Amino acid sequence: MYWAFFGPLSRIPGPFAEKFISGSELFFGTKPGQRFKKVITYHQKYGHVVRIGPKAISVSDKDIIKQVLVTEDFEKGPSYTRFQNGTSASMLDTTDKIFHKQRAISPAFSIKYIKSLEPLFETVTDDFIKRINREIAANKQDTDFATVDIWWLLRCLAFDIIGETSLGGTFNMLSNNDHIMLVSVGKLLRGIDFVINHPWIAKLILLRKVKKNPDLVNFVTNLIKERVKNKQRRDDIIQILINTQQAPKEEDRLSSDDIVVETTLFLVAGAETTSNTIGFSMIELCRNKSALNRLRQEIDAIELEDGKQVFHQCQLRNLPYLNAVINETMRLNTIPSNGLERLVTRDIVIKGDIYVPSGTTVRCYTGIAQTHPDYWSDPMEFKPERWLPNADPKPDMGAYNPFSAGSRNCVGKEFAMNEMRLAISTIIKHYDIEPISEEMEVARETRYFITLTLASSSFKIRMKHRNS
Ligand code: HEM
Repeated sequence: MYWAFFGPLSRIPGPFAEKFISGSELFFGTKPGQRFKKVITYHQKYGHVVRIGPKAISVSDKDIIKQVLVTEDFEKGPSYTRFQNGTSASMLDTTDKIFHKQRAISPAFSIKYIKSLEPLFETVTDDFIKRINREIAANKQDTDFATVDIWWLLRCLAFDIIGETSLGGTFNMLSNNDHIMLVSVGKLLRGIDFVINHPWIAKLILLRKVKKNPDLVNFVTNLIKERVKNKQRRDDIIQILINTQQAPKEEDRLSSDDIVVETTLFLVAGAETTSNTIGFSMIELCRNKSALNRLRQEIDAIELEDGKQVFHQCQLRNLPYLNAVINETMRLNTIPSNGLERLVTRDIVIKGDIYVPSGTTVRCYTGIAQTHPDYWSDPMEFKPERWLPNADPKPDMGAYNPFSAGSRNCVGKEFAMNEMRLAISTIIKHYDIEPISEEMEVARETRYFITLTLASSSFKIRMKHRNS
């Protein structure tokens, strides 16, 4: 009662029920994966700073987001600890700054190391082309166009890339269409979402953290055992983690449990985040034919190396329109759409006169800032041109944080950008794509299960080989 009516947050506007229970609207039927939509409506009603719990606020003002994520660089909020489904915390879900700094995993994400993974990316992208070709051959209609579920194929691509680069070998999702890891990660993400968004139900059923997924744990544990037993070495990310076991300092060594936790994290943080963003770029390009044509012109102007089907990263890295399409896709389709949670650990004042006491959790709704008319003209329109070097006005980078900001920003950014450039350029170079009107309608329904996704988990387009 004190916190609801008299506490220091009582001046901050917000829905009445949320003064008492965070997420109280979920009692009244907000469907799983849709809490973020509710919070967006709160911001539309109450402005950039909204109270969303007895000791919780949500912010969409770019200066406050910067203050919380970068200047104060507050630790991650308590929701992240509910991700922890192993015996130890991982780099993603730890709230402990010292532990986070000491993680020996950073070399796996250095630009130099990611560059060395290029041949592995290429092998899997070749499989991606083969799979699309098989789909087209099997479903071809009179016009040479075939209906292809690109959302699903991109998921297979992303899982196989993580398998190949991080976990000792592809999961062969592109050839077999099935792997226990994909199902397990899907369950894990939905479990985490439930525990985070229904803390009161989770408490009632004594489910404080999402349960360990035995399939995931067994898969990775066996992989590590095999590597260590057979003294096999492979130039991939799990090898970097296994190598830490020989580190001179004890605190730099990762136990087998730690490695299981960190590698599971790659699947949670690295697969659907990237595949869904590429999927959203396909949706945006299907909606915006002129952008599709302009991108095609740019891609067509570069030559594939003789005998190769995919481009080298160095050919793609600086393509202005390709990067603009990716940036604009991420601006409109925010993967962390439920906001980035931080715990205020010392009293602060935001926006000059709003007092926020230590102990408050702050959700930085970067997705709202990325589409707010205060910062963007035609904020809901897909306009890659706003990212081109000669754009006027220049994009407001303070209001654009698709990979977060501060010390806990995304370590996989370079990895993700490489994968997105490669997949999009490959599709555009080799195939004609066309929208299917019913699918464009279905694609409007989104959900958030730790990653923004489509409610249908599927998006079909018409594809045909450009040579046909
Ligand atoms: C388009 C694709 C991606 C997007 C939009 C994305 C977004 C994000 C965001 C917003 C965060 C920060 C969360 C926070 O501040 O609370 C994050 C953290 C992280 N991401 Fe990504 N990510 C992507 C791809 C990847 C990939 C491919 C990997 C790994 C292979 C990865 C690994 C991680 C890890 C390990 C963290 C935790 C970093 C830390 O806490 O220090 N991400 N990501």
